[in-house]
Amino acid sequence: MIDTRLPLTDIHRHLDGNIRAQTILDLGRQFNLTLPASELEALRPHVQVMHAEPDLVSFLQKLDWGVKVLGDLDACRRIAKENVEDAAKAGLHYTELRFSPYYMAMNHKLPVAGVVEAVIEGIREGQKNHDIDVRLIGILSRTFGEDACLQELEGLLAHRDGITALDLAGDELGFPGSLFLSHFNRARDAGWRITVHAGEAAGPESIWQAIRELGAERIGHGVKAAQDPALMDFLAKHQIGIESCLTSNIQTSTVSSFEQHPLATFLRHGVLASINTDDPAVQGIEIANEYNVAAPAAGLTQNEIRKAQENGLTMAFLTSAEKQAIRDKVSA
Ligand SMILES: O=c1[nH]cnc2c1ncn2[C@@H]1O[C@H](CO)[C@@H](O)[C@H]1O
Ligand SMILES: [Zn+2]
Repeated sequence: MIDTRLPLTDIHRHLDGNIRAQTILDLGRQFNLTLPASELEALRPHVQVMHAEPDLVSFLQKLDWGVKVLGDLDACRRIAKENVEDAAKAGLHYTELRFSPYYMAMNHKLPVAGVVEAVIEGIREGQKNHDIDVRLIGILSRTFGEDACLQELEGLLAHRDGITALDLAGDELGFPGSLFLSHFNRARDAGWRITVHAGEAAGPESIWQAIRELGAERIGHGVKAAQDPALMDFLAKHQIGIESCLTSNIQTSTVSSFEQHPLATFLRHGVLASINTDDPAVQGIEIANEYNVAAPAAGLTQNEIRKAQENGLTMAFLTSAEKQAIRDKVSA
């Protein structure tokens, strides 16, 4: 259960993995694109995971229609604004929305820096009518290789003040973190915080690499850390946050059932771990489902669920004063 006296956060939420099915239909029509279906219910299985996919890469294909309909920068602005509306509607007080501007730009050859600007504007517009704090995390989509990620990094750096952190996402097995050392050096020089998807498809060595070589202060998923006792101790000692996404890990076949999920083990070991969605629209879930259904199924006690909720804000890429302001607002 969600503790309504505490701030509710989602700090691992892909904006471009959370495009409404209805918006995909609308934009498809607007740009005269042929979609796999012309009605909402028929489209759903093409844009939403209905059963667990065999692996991460198959899961990620479900995000593709969402970005194929981004025919211009206004479309990018629209989906960013709708993401803020949907996050507020889900009851979130604070969210970090992450997005891959190259992935959003590539189908219609949009300017990458223009996509970044449009997303920043869309978030600002959404926040005019909704009382929710939002920060943006730029993603380098490793799936498209080092050169594409360099373009992506430069597009993000063109608007560096609107971006809080850098992440690496996509095909972890095909494109190891070691390919992106120079990208992350530049991100740290720009003053950005760092989080990296690691230990989802690949093993604990990928998490060590993200921390030691890319400078990750937080890890997305980090499921495979449970296989390495020295890493578990290191995560706890250095308070490296683990952004857990329970349903996502089932749908990518990273874990075989909620009972097998390591989140409870992380918390019992003193690792700073939180509950998050990942790609809510693609997964067909929202944050409440993760607290009310997935977390109990993963064996967390009510106290552990509350601890994970607190950890969400502790892990946030905010100053202590900003965190306290959110706590005060919610408890008032
Ligand atoms: O669960 C995930 N693991 C790894 N990469 C992901 C996940 N969900 C989305 N993306 C990746 O993030 C970018 C869009 O924001 C895309 O590269 C997409 O493949
Ligand atoms: Zn993710």
